[in-house]
Amino acid sequence: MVRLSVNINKIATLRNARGGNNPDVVNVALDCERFGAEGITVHPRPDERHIRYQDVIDLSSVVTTEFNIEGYPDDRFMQLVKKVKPHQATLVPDSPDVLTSNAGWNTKEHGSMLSDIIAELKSEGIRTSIFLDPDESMVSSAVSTGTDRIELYTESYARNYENNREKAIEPYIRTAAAAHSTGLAINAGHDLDLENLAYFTQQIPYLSEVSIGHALICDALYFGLENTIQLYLRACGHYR
Ligand SMILES: CC(=O)[C@@H](O)[C@H](O)COP(=O)(O)O
Ligand SMILES: NCC(=O)COP(=O)(O)O
Repeated sequence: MVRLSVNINKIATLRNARGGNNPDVVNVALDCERFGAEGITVHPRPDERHIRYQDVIDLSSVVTTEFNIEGYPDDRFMQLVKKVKPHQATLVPDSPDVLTSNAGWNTKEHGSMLSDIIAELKSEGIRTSIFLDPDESMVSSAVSTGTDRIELYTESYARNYENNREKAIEPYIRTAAAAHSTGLAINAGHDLDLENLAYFTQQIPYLSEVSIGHALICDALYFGLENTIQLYLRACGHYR
């Protein structure tokens, strides 16, 4: 079964909209775990548009499943991650002004920088994952960085799923097979939802974890958070 890590960025978006503490990000994370989530993911961006750095600190002392912090490894991110020591840090190549994550790492070009960052995180006992496009030519240089895992950036899969899912999944199957053959563990995320998730988890063998936020939180508006997490767990192969 594929582990489901719930990304609660958008809970913080809603909270920040009115300036108070409703919804309470910490309480929602605890409820997500109570409803079956096997991890909590947050992505503190430099402008703190949703998850704030203080949220990460507050969450670190209460999350009892796996805590995954995503972000670009600038100094502030690295200080926070080394202070909090989450189970996993997922490095993404986002520039501060992007609307959302929009690419994986060019591990050929940035291998040396990533290697140093990954060594620093692993020396703190933190499992590392790096965001990767479904491009098998990037796998060998990903291995050279020393990362524990890759996270397949699933935006193009999600965008093309409805039109031709067999074609959309192909590069992911190839990249996952290449990564698995090197011993890398495989995560996936971005734009996964209740329509496209089950096919992805069925077609990509040896997938360790998916992290899902935007669509899951939107679905919770209609189905409720507990029911929605159960639906996503089912799509991850639980209860099969
Ligand atoms: C790395 C990734 O694909 C997502 O986890 C990202 O965290 C989404 O960020 P926003 O919630 O800011 O769109
Ligand atoms: N790493 C992907 C993630 O955490 C959530 O992405 P999304 O589901 O909000 O697109």
